[in-house]
Amino acid sequence: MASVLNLPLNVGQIDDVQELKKARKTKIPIRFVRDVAERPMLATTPSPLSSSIPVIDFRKLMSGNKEEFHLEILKLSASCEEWGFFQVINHEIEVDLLEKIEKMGMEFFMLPVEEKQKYPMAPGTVQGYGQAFVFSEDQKLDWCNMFALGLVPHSIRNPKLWPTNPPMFSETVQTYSKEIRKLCEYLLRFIALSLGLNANVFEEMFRESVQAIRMNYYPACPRPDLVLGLSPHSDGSALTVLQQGMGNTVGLHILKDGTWVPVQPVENALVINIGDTIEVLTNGRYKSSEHRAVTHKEKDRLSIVTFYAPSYEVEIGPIQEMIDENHPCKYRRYNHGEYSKHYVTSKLQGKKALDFAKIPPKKSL
Ligand SMILES: O=C(O)CCC(=O)C(=O)O
Ligand SMILES: [Fe+2]
Repeated sequence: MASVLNLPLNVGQIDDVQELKKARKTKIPIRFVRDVAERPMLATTPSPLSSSIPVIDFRKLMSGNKEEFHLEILKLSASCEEWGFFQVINHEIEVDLLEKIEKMGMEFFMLPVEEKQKYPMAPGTVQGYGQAFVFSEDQKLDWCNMFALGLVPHSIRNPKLWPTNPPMFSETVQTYSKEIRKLCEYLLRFIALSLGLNANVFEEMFRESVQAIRMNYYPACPRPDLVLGLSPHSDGSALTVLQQGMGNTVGLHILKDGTWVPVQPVENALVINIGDTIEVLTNGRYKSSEHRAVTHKEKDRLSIVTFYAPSYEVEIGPIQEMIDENHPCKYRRYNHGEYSKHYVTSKLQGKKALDFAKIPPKKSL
């Protein structure tokens, strides 16, 4: 796929981090070494906040018990307002399937680099194997190998990037993605209800939602204090579903009230986060939180991430019900396809991408 930027990009040399690990060099190439202010402060003791990341019980949302449902909806609403993140348990996706996609992801990343490079992510694009969001040769790199595929609508698929090896990889991605799509549809209904809106509001607005999958592989790094696995960012999606490898170390950090909070993996849970699109639609009531990934000195980590977003044709802007005297409109209206293009052609830089949509607050006289 050609770069959406339509410019020749000089991204310089992008070392494959798994190959760097194999070479067992203790010195980290300078392009991966972060400026002091960006380096992760890796706590040696667990953060007291890490246990407080909300856990939503999907079974309670699906149950016919009104009281249980109501309490869980309130919890969902508080999670989206205060964290922009929650972990969902009892999500009805078979554990076997979660294990299978993880196995496929691991097998893929364990292939020889020449095999993985048969599916190259061209500079300035976001599908295939490589590193996304790199646009210049002086940009710092993440300690991560990515493999990403567009799934829905069919028109965003690039069949040349669908691996034939491991043999069951592509089939598993399909099965997994159908299940995750159902979960996203349900969650958006519950999110709508938690805002006092009609359950179908997002589904109707989004038309045929765009769905993509990205697997991030973070090899162990001899100096996790100097590098980042994934630069701080918020997601451009409506919703993101993140599966952390079973038994993996803590790698995901969420920025909450100015502090990076590590997300302790909960067995068989999926991590959900609000993307920029829901932030805009709710006029900022539900926020897309900035997050990042860090690496570990001895252990590799895999994450499997699904991005779910409106169709590119859809016009986005705060929903009328979210605007009133006390909540003036904070975002302009725009075409989601344009935002998506803007997002994938900018380097990951906290919540900067969302400036695209922000209406500057009126200066008081
Ligand atoms: O690997 C992680 O935990 C974070 C991944 C992520 O934020 C992303 O792929 O957008
Ligand atoms: Fe993310």
